Amino acid sequence: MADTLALDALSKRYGDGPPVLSNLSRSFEPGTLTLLVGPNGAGKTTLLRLLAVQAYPTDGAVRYGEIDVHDDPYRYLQRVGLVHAGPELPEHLTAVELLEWILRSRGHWTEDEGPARIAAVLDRLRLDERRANLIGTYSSGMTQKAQVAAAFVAEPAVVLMDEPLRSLDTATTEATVDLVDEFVADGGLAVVASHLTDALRPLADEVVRLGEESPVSA
Ligand SMILES: Nc1ncnc2c1ncn2[C@@H]1O[C@H](COP(=O)(O)OP(=O)(O)OP(=O)(O)O)[C@@H](O)[C@H]1O
Repeated sequence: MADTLALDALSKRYGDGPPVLSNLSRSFEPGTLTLLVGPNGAGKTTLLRLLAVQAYPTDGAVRYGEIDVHDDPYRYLQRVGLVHAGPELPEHLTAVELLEWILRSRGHWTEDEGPARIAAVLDRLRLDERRANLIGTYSSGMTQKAQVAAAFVAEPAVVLMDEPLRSLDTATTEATVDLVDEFVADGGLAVVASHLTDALRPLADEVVRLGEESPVSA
């Protein structure tokens, strides 16, 4: 079961630049999907990177239950699945090896069930037999399928996804939306930034619009 993820007066600026996020307070609840929208440069990726402990706040904090995620990231990140903004996967692994590594590093690997679990998520996301090839040889859509599979394979409590539908074909877009829908219905907490909102908006419990004077929910 997920805990609440909360922003406590969160602010972020890069160097001497203007604030990207200013004094943002809100919470994301288990069993909900929050869609982050806004124009280019509004701060969607910045907020997701803060939630994923890939960036540090200038002020304020992100809490997962009682944990300040930037002070104590390990237990939190064990429960988080990520789809990054860019292709940040290790190019020298195959998709199958990447998923095995994630399962092992999170204590979810068993010789009996691990391979079937990997096959099931890759089948579902329609990554074909090239799942056994190096990620460095993948097309952008295949890389994205591997990213989505990596986010979900270890039964996360929280998924943070930056443009998860980018480069996906129609069938895989539908498969990904179904996966997210099931995840949230099972009590997962999802925060998703997307310009391709048509497919995801029906799942959204909240839409947070960044890049305006004060963020509003719709
Ligand atoms: N590492 C960085 N150093 C300096 N400025 C940055 C850095 N990363 C982001 N920014 C700036 O922060 C602002 C928000 O960028 P961010 O990538 O969070 O926006 P976004 O809403 O995700 O945009 P897009 O829709 O284009 O992906 C932009 O003005 C950007 O130039």
